[in-house]
Amino acid sequence: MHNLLSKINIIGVLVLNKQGDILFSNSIAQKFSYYFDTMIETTLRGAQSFCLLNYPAEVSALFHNNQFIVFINPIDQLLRLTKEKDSLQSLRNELNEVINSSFDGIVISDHEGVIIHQNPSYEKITGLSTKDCIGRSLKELEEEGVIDASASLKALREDKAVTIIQKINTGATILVSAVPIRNKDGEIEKVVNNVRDLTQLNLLEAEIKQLEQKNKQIHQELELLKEQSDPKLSLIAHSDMMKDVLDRALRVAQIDSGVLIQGASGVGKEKIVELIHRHSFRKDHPLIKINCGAIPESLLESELFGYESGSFTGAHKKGKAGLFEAANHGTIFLDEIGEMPLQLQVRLLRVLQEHEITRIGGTTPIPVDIRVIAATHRDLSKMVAGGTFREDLYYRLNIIPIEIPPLKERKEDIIPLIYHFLNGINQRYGINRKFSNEALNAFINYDWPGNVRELQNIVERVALMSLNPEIGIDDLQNELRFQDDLKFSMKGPAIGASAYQPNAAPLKDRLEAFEAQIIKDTIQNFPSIRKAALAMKVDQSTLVRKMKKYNIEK
Ligand SMILES: Nc1ncnc2c1ncn2[C@@H]1O[C@H](COP(=O)(O)OP(=O)(O)OP(=O)(O)O)[C@@H](O)[C@H]1O
Repeated sequence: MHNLLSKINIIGVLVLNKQGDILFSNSIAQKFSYYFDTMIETTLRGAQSFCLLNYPAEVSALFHNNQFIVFINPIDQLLRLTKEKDSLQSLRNELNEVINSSFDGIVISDHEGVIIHQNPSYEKITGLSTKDCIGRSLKELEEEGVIDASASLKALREDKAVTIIQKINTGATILVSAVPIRNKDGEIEKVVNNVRDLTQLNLLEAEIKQLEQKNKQIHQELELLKEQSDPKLSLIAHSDMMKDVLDRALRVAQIDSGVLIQGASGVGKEKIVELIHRHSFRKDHPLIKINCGAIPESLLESELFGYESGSFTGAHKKGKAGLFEAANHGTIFLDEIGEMPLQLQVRLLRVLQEHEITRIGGTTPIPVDIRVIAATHRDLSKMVAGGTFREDLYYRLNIIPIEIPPLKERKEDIIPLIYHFLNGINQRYGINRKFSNEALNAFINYDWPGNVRELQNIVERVALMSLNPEIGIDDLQNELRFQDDLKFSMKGPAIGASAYQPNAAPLKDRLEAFEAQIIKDTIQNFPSIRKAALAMKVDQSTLVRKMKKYNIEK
């Protein structure tokens, strides 16, 4: 027995006979030999457990086989163990607090995939209550379809940390990172899962996207307001139709694709092209405009593509760069694209597809980086059907179509346009003209076959010609040369109501006949078409096109 007792080395052991003689003491007990007399005396008196004043140990005694066995537990060791136990407990509490207050969800499973801990965030994120999960096997939860896959089980299977996206039958989607915790032998004891709410992330992402969209919209609206309020840019758009056009143009400006602008003469096609260019990333490079209908076929090709030296009679000695080259990095505006000859359409298509041109008489292709915006007042789809416009080119140009409605279909723009042009004239000439209500009525009720250009010309002309500060209906009647012929009554009811009584002949035919007459009369009085166009305040290209249309020769 003493042999056995001598093996005890964490606690002191003393064996006494009934008389108090020491029969055995181990090495730890001997450290307390100084106190033996008091210990023996107290033990013989029958005390079973005692800790006397100044004792550095706790003593307990038992009587067995006529012997007293006294255990001496050194107090410092006791204190140390108690302290360790306390600090372990507080560490455990702290850890629990950290886990439980974490914003991320935390789930701990044991080495068999049974959930042993789950923090409140996990419940909040997933909607799975703690009481329903603790003690549950993840395998079962998988089988029941509560979760589609378990990260803990995957980590246990693969013996390493893993991250998965998990779907929960409550509708939540979470990102789970499972990290195995190993014992000193390297075996997995637990798996700690860190859980992030992807539903929230997804929602946030969607919210950010929405905000970005709103931002873009506000930005576009601001641009729109700027366009309308800046007198230098001066693009008037009060009608919903025109606001839509502007909105579309501003959006299209951000994309570097082909744009086809359709609309009658004078509706503002060129203005829209300028707007697109001004808002595109090409804005610091040239915007080159060319009217395909105003340049003779023979010249159009060399204007666009340029030529090498000596390629034809009259060609410049050194050769010449064409407009495609001049517009490099910028925008080229091909107005009246419907007038482009078929053979040139083929060459244009090649430029759009291959981004390079070859000068007339040249062999080396020259790379060009340009955006092509085309415009026409003709129905290109009909031309395609009739075989006068190439279908492939049509689709290439018409990636984004913008249609500008005629002025008569957006009457809300008429008064703002009148004031816009009138203010310009008043400022330029230091005058202060205004229109009477009757005159404004007449403007509103007029059909504007020449669209905004015609309105601009008439406003400027009557403002300059009128002798009175207030421009009345009479001033208008003198200036609107169509009126007598069409027998329109300018004096009409309130703004918005019909003021005219057209005769039976089709309006379009009569207007065209009149327009042809005006052009004929005017060009006879001027030495050149350019000067006649200046006097009529129309682009030279428009005048040439109209002369062609009405078969008028100078
Ligand atoms: N919305 C607008 N706001 C201010 N001015 C405008 C507007 N629309 C057109 N204009 C003016 O009207 C005139 C004709 O416009 P523009 O040259 O852009 O028309 P277009 O459709 O290109 O004509 P065409 O087909 O005959 O070349 C220009 O002086 C232009 O400044």
